[in-house]
Formats: sequence, structure tokens, C-alpha cells
Amino acid sequence: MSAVLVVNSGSSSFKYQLIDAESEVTLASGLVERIGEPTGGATHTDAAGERTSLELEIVDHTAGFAVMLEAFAASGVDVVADLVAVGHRVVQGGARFFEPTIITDLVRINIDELSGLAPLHNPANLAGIIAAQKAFPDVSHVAVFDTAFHQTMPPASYTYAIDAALAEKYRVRRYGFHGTSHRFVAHAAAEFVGRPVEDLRQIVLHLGNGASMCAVDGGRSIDTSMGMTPLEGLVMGTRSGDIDPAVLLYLQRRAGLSADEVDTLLNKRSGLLGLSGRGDMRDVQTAADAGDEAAKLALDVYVHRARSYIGAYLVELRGVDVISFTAGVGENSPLLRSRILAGLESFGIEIDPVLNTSPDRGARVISTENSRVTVLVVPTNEELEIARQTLAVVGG
Ligand SMILES: Nc1ncnc2c1ncn2[C@@H]1O[C@H](COP(=O)(O)OP(=O)(O)O)[C@@H](O)[C@H]1O
Ligand SMILES: CC(=O)OP(=O)(O)O
Ligand SMILES: [Mg+2]
Repeated sequence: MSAVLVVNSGSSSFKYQLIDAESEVTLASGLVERIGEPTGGATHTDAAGERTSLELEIVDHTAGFAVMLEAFAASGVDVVADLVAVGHRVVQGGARFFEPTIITDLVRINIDELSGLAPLHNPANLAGIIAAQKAFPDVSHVAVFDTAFHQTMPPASYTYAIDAALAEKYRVRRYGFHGTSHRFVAHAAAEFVGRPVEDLRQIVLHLGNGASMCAVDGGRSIDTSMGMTPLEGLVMGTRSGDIDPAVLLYLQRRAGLSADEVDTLLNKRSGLLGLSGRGDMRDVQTAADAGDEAAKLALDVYVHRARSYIGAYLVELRGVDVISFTAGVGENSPLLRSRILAGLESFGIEIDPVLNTSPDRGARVISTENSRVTVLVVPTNEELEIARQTLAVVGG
């Protein structure tokens, strides 16, 4: 048997999944969290779905990997013996990385250098890589970048209209994120409708905690809603998405906020949370159902923003063949799916209310037979996509 370990590291946590290289079955998955805090935690789920949790202090990512290895050993899995490679999610690859890449010393230096363009993500990704390389020194480690899929965007999509020399010097441009998910879903959708991805104009809505949309033309990203950082675009759980940049300056000058405070405001205290006091979409929907005005407005703004991107991408693609919803909200909220695509019959987009509310889980159609555009729900699987890309690089 051979397996790939996929690691998605955050600053104080990491998620992992062990995936069988041939069958693509998940052999185990888990989460190590609150790294560096007095009480950390680890949860491990084995192939049979059996879940074990423990609480203990986990001083750093290296200690976290030791906890993960113990969990594997306790469930009778010899990870080291079966492992052929480790795939790492790296959020920011800048304009330097447009393919999954074997992690050498130089690649690590590059990921570190790109931290300025993703201060919340890349340092954490790097900490995970360093710890994983210590834990598994004998296999290849591969970086799979969130930005890579969007490297096909044309300059008109990725260029901000600011001083060109300054932008060049500081690499200020749009990179786009969630590329692993957008790519996975675009390919899965093409397979589902039985047409070559090259022939399709697609819009993918990745609506999770972080949320972004992507216009995919013939399998290539031509535009996406996130920009230089994962803050631009849609309304998210705690992030504002698009905002007039003058608001930032105004708040600094008039409300006396520092740059760091504005950063925290827009990334951590805005979006659904800022509007309604709730960052989790389920809670916002429940509150709106109960008549909470702030929650209703939060939903209205969320839907309005998503619809404006639908309009933009319809035009950019000169029409669309497939629209896919994915991630936590996209896969689970019939209400938001129907609101985002409401009243677009004249554009050939018609949702079937029965199909839209079906409890089915897998990839499925939610548009009517008459709908010219096929609307799908496609569960994303970033870990599987990372495992596939990792194996492709190491030749597994
Ligand atoms: N049944 C549901 N209805 C509405 N929203 C849901 C439902 N289930 C999950 N969500 C929302 O999905 C979001 C999390 O999405 P997910 O893709 O898991 O996020 P991430 O991977 O970015 O943490 C949360 O806002 C959560 O409320
Ligand atoms: C890049 C990004 O926003 O990722 P996430 O949705 O995991 O926060
Ligand atoms: Mg996610």
C-alpha cells in the first residue's frame, strides 16, 4: 500500500489527511489545534470513522506532528512505512509558483519571502512544512499553492489600476486564492456533465468561511474575486470583501485606528460577523428566520455581492454553461443558492426548488430541465486534489 499525507497548516493548528494513493480513500484524518497555548487539543479519525480526542499542551508544530504520529500508532497505522509523499497547502505562491513544487531549501526560502503577501497564512504553512520534514525526512514534500490555478488570469484581470512602477516593485497585483478547490470543482463538474473541461465556460462559487468565485474558461481561471490577499471580493464569515479603499484611510484619520487595527477590523471583525454579530452562516440564517433585522441585512449584502460577480463573470465568459456551488455554505444552503441565482431565467439560469432542497450529498444537478445553464452542487475536496497533484509531481 502507498499513501500521501496532506497537511493544511494554520498559525496555531493543522489539519491532516492520509489518503490511499491508488483508491483515493481517506485512511485517517485529524486536527491538531491551539498549538502554543497552555491547553492544546488533537482529534484523530481512523478509517472506520472512529474518533479519538485528547487535550494536552502542544508547544509547537513539531510537537503537533509527534502527537499526530502517536495517534496513527495508537490506531495501528504505520504511516512512515506506507508514505510516498507529503503534500502541503501553501496559500501564497505569488507569481513565482504556478505548479505543485517539490520543496527544496530554495523553495522554502521563496515561501518565506512571499510571507509579506500573506502574513496570516504563509508563515504558518512554512512552520508546518519544517515540522513535517523533520517528522518525515525520507519522503518528498510538495507544496500545492492556492494561487497556482489563477496564474492563467490575463493581465486585465490581475492588474490593479495604481502606479505601475510601485506595483511592480512591491508585487502588488491580484493573485487569487482557493485555486485548489476551484480547479477540483471545475474538473469534477465537467466530468459530472460528461463534457471535456476545455469546452465549458464555468462559474464556481466557493462559499465557505473564506469565500471566492472563479470564472473558468476551458478549464483555465480567467478571473477570481480574491485579490492580492484573501480579503478582496465576496462577503465572508469575518472578512469584509470589497470595500472602497478610501474607507481605510478615513478610519485611520477620523476614527484614529492604526493600520494594524484596520487590518484586524477588515479581516476578523467584518463580514457576516461585523454585520450581524454572527460569523457562522447557519447562525445568521437562524437569526434571520427569527426576524433579526441585522441578520437579514447581512444575508442581503452577502447575496447582493455574489450576484454582482455572477453578472461580471457571465459577461467576461460571454455566457456560461455550468455554475457550481461548493464549500460549507455552497454545499449546504439551498436558501443562499436560490437567492444568489433568483430571477435569472432570461439568462437561461433556472433553479429547480425540489432538486435544490434535496438532501442528497454528492455532486448533483439543481437546475430545471429547461435551464440552458446547468447548475450543480459539487462537494469540494481540497485534500484529495492536493494528494493527486503531489503524486503527479513525485511520479506516484
Ligand atoms: N447547513 C448549512 N447551512 C448554511 N451554512 C452552512 C451549513 N453548513 C455549514 N455552513 C456554513 O459553512 C461555513 C463553513 O464552510 P467551510 O467550507 O467548512 O469553511 P472553511 O473550510 O473555510 O473553514 C460556515 O459559515 C457554516 O455556517
Ligand atoms: C485563502 C483562504 O481564504 O482560505 P480559507 O478559506 O481557508 O480561509
Ligand atoms: Mg475551506
